[in-house]
Amino acid sequence: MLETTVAAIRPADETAMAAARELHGRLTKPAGSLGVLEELSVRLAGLAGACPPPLPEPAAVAIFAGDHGVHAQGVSPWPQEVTAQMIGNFLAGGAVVNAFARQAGASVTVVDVGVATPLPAEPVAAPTVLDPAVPRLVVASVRRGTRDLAVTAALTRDEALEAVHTGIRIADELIDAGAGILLTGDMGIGNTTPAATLIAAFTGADPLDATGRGTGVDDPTYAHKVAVVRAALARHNPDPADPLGVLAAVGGLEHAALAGLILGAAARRTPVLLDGVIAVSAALAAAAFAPAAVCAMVAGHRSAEPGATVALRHLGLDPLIDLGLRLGEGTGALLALPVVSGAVRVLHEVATFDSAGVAEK
Ligand SMILES: O=C(O)c1ccc[n+]([C@@H]2O[C@H](COP(=O)([O-])O)[C@@H](O)[C@H]2O)c1
Ligand SMILES: Cc1cc2nc[nH]c2cc1C
Repeated sequence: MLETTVAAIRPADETAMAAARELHGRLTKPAGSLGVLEELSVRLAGLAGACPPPLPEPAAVAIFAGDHGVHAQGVSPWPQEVTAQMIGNFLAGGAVVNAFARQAGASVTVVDVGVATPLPAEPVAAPTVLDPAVPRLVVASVRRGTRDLAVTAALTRDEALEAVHTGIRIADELIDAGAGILLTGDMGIGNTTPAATLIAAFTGADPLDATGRGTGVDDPTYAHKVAVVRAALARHNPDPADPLGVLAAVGGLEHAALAGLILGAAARRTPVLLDGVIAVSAALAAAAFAPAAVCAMVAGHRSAEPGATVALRHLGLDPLIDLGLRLGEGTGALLALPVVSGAVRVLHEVATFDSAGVAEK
């Protein structure tokens, strides 16, 4: 499934991009006056192979949740049970992601790809896949948390592949149900440590530049976290040309599933709005599998985690908003969604100088 998905990912359609640029020149506004929205709409035309590209709606957030053996190294101040407890909160509609999803009219799908402790909720039979009012739980657990990447490979290649396949499957399911844009979400206590390690592995950045404070560690814990990332890279020596090997050695199940979601969206020429540092670390893996997958990626926001900026630079993506967020769950992507919608809506609805009878300069 991974191979066929990667084979289906095509570069952007230059003809549609040229048509979008040309249309922008005729719309009733000074050329370039919509700033980055103009190039964004051109990229989305290239992805869709059509001008204008379809409006990015309805929107669907997929939150992949997993736990991490490296939690045992003391890299997060939070207990591991919070991952499962927050799934309960997502399904009850009480998390920040739910508030932002209600505001955006987006559906929320929570996917357990490897939570370690028992879930507080049974899978919900939502009336439809894309019901914005009812969060949905999908159980696709590969194992109850990864192994400790400071000691051994976090996952086997088969386990990492299973999670990637789950991400592709969820992308297909959401797009089949009508989603016009996918948003990445994640939940996993300890998951900023594998994210930092993935970013260092794929970009070659020093662990000090790739590692952040996650949920908020103090100075000694931060220094220890950087040392854990550095030691993991030395132990596993991951090869960036082998993304599945990198995900298995130093990744997490939600990172692998997010890479699959991104690849699945790209194969279906559907935009995927990236959230924070976990999403962009997964995006590096997706780009290593299929460089053209970057055409489907829109960077929602700049996470406060420094590794996010390192990863975005490597991908050549500029984030749409920069609000100092470091929550995850898909919250930054949801706040950026109206910007993406606005960029596309302009190509659908704005009059041309000709049609509106407005004089050109
Ligand atoms: O999205 C981000 O950039 C982000 C930055 C810092 C923390 N998080 C969230 O916080 C959790 C991981 O933090 P930590 O300190 O336990 O590694 C996990 O549930 C992430 O969704 C998310
Ligand atoms: C409370 C809490 C909520 C979260 N949402 C995403 N990561 C999180 C981590 C914690 C600790």
